[in-house]
Amino acid sequence: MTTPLLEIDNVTYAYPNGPAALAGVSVRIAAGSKTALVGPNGAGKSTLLLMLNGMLRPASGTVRFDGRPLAYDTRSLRDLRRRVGFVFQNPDVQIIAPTVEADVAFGPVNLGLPPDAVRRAVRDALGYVGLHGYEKRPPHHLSGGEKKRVAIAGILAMEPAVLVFDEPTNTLDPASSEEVMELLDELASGGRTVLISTHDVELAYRWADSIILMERGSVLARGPPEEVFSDHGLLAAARLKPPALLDLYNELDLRGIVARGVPPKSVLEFTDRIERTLHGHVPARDETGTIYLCDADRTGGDAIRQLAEEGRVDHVGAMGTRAKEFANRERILLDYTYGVIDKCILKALIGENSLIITTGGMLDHVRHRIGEYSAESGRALAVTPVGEPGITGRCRERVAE
Ligand SMILES: Nc1ncnc2c1ncn2[C@@H]1O[C@H](COP(=O)(O)OP(=O)(O)OP(=O)(O)O)[C@@H](O)[C@H]1O
Repeated sequence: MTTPLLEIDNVTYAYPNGPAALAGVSVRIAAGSKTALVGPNGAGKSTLLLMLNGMLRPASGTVRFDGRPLAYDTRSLRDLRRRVGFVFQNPDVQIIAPTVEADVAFGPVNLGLPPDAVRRAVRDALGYVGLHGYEKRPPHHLSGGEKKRVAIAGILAMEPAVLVFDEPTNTLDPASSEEVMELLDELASGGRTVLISTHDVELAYRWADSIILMERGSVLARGPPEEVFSDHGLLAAARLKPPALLDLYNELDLRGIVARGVPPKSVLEFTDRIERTLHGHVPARDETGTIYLCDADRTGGDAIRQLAEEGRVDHVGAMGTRAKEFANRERILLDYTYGVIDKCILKALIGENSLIITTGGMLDHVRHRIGEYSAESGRALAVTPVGEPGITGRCRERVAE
């Protein structure tokens, strides 16, 4: 590993009148990584995360940020917290102001930014989490998912390099959880370092590129998810179950039923692996479906309704909050609200057409992901832009031949 951005070196900690919450923990976090701290209740995950921005101070051992040991005077802590943002498990702990706008502005105002810069920071952060239009609303009347987004916006407004999320999906419904995880992905792909704590192994397996497995205040293992989660002994010691997809893959691998390789992380990767095993290669199909792509910021609902009326679209998915708001406004029924790209690729592979509605940089992300899949699998998938000026639904754009 190159020089870690965050380093915890042999840290111990005990709460007053409590047993050891951290019993000599050493952990290194690389810049730009997506790390999940995984472990059962009481393993010490939150305690470890609270060390990272100085909210707790180790009884012994050292925490370093960017190569320097943390200092715990007020000024140093303020500087640190600007660079290492912390999103609490329960947003009610974090939200303090009477309106969404005032709450998100709290950090930038405290940093002493001039009013113009505060306004810009609030607008950008709310836009990022898809809460434009919520500025004047009282946060305590929002849904759990919306409150979580307000809390995230409040941290984003300070533009930290590291984002720490304690149990980011706790209490959220499955769709809201996936949306928050997609947001975390977006933040990581923008170059931020993201750490989460969770006991959801399925989520950690899919999302993280590095796992730190904890139990009783100690680190049991660290490494790539497919390695850590393939060790049943370790998981049992941490009172966890392996992720279903990986467990199934490992069982098929042991029986020699599926071609070896890096374990799959999604249904799409798994089905491809099985096809390769069955046929020796990914079979070419005469007819693949089309994936239509629509920019919700530049398209009216009519173009989409036209596609549906002409029977050209079998499934519709939306990525990102702005796109979902657009679909809601235009009364477009959504089949997919998360994992949208992979689901549409799976449908295209069996000859069905889908439409992905999204906005901004996500449009390029969709083209890139589908192009990448086409190149890897050798199956050319067509992406057809919809509704952009001068482009009709029939104008095809080949992303890979
Ligand atoms: N404020 C506190 N006061 C006293 N003991 C605490 C406090 N917070 C945590 N502990 C104890 O410290 C240990 C580690 O707790 P921690 O919250 O870090 O675990 P965790 O892995 O985050 O658990 P969970 O998944 O339940 O959030 C536990 O034994 C817990 O009871």
